[in-house]
Amino acid sequence: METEKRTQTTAEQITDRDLSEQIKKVTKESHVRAENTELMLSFQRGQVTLQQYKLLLSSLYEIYQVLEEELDRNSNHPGVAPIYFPAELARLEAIEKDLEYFYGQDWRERIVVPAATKRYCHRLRQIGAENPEFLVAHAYTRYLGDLSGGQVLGRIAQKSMGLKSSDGLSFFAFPGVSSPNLFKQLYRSRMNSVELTEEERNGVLEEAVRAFEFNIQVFDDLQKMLNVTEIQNCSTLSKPVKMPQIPGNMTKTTPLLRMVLGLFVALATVSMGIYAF
Ligand code: HEM
Repeated sequence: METEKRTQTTAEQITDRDLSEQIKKVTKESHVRAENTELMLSFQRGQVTLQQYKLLLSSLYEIYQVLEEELDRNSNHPGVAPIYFPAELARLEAIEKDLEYFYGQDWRERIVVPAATKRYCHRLRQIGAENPEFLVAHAYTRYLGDLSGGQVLGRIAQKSMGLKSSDGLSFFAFPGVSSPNLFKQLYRSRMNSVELTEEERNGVLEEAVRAFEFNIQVFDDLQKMLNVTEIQNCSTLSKPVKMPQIPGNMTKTTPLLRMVLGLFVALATVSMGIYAF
């Protein structure tokens, strides 16, 4: 007979055979690593810059575009239908609004994303086509994260960037969710209602760890992009100059950025030459 530890919560019975508990357990360590990425630490310290936030939003745009497209396409799949909540959770339109606010009407031509974002999107498309039952792992990682720490991060971001209103912060707002905690309980119970074979369950758990890993890689790549840009803003050359490294894995969506980056490298090289002289 199965021995299941039961834990009473306010609105639901949770067992350690429940997907929601298992997924939380297996991603616990990854969550700590995600929280401790440089980008997330900037948020938590109230030091997030407009540039960091704009780059993050640009990557989130690409990620949610694919995630939500695959959820929509597979909305009748038995592994997706119970956790399909587009009216409550969909983020794409909110992100588009924020990007237009920060970059202007031609934001689609101006946003740049690192290669890690492309890899993340590629994986989402792949499982959307081959294993739609794994989509729950990605939906959980992003949406429940946004409904949890994301709420605090929104307020911190507003303060750090000195934004007077909520313009540019639609990403953090869930108008269709009146109580994030209650909604998370509902979402967990829906996750637990998904019928999975043992093999599929293990696949979902592995995919959840992978989903966190993709996010960590995106944050790290974004930070590398920012570090390259910061060199341009160095007004003093009193310290030894580190040559700017353009990450080889960076993917640009605009030729303009490629040109600007080329210019940074050239400028820094010339500056070093003058300094050495
Ligand atoms: C500044 C960084 C972050 C902070 C401060 C933070 C904080 C939190 C907090 C306080 C919770 C609620 C824990 C609970 O209810 O037991 C939570 C849950 C969660 N977070 Fe984060 N988080 C951060 C980053 C992330 C990132 C980057 C992801 C994923 C990409 C993520 C995914 C999740 C998920 C999926 C949950 C739901 C856990 C569950 O109830 O099963 N978080 N986070």
